[in-house]
Amino acid sequence: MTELVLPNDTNTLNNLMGGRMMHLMDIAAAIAAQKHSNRIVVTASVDNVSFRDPIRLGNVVTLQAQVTRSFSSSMEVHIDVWAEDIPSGTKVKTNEAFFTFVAVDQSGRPIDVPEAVPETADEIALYDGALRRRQLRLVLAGRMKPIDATELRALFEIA
Ligand SMILES: CC(=O)SCCNC(=O)CCNC(=O)[C@H](O)C(C)(C)COP(=O)(O)OP(=O)(O)OC[C@H]1O[C@@H](n2cnc3c(N)ncnc32)[C@H](O)[C@@H]1OP(=O)(O)O
Repeated sequence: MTELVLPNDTNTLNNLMGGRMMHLMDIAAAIAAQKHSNRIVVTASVDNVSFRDPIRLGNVVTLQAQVTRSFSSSMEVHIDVWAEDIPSGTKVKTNEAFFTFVAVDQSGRPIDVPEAVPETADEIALYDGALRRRQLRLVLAGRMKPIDATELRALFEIA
């Protein structure tokens, strides 16, 4: 997804507002989840979003989102954001995050989604880490007991 940063999107320093950025990320990531599942999807959670570099007025923002792994009804989506200054030709990665979407039926009830099959080495690395990240976010959301987060515990070699 590509967007041009216009005056209405910026703060008084002429940088893209963080909330506007997150709005764009939510939409790009939701489209990826929707395409994967062919369902209506809702945002269930957003992992740490950091703002490395400001995105300037007039920059072209490119958002690239892909489903890394699906579980039952939920999908983890990884998203990269780049800011491009057209006259100078510079393009820098400014943001990265993981979103979780849940596919729902017309009544808003979670519904199963197809498996995501990784192909490239990068996709396999993201797929392999997804279970650990899922456990971390479910523990943080109070939806999983730390004792049950086996993948996460293995990372810290907690017996
Ligand atoms: C694109 C948008 O902006 S949509 C608007 C913003 N989002 C919303 O309004 C969503 C509001 N929330 C909801 O509707 C519900 O909480 C739902 C659909 C996300 C989950 O409903 P629940 O009744 O809790 O369903 P349930 O317990 O069966 O969980 C369903 C899935 O959601 C996942 N889930 C629920 N909460 C979280 C969370 N905080 N983080 C990650 N995953 C979560 C569960 O792990 C489960 O995944 P799985 O089926 O792959 O194992």
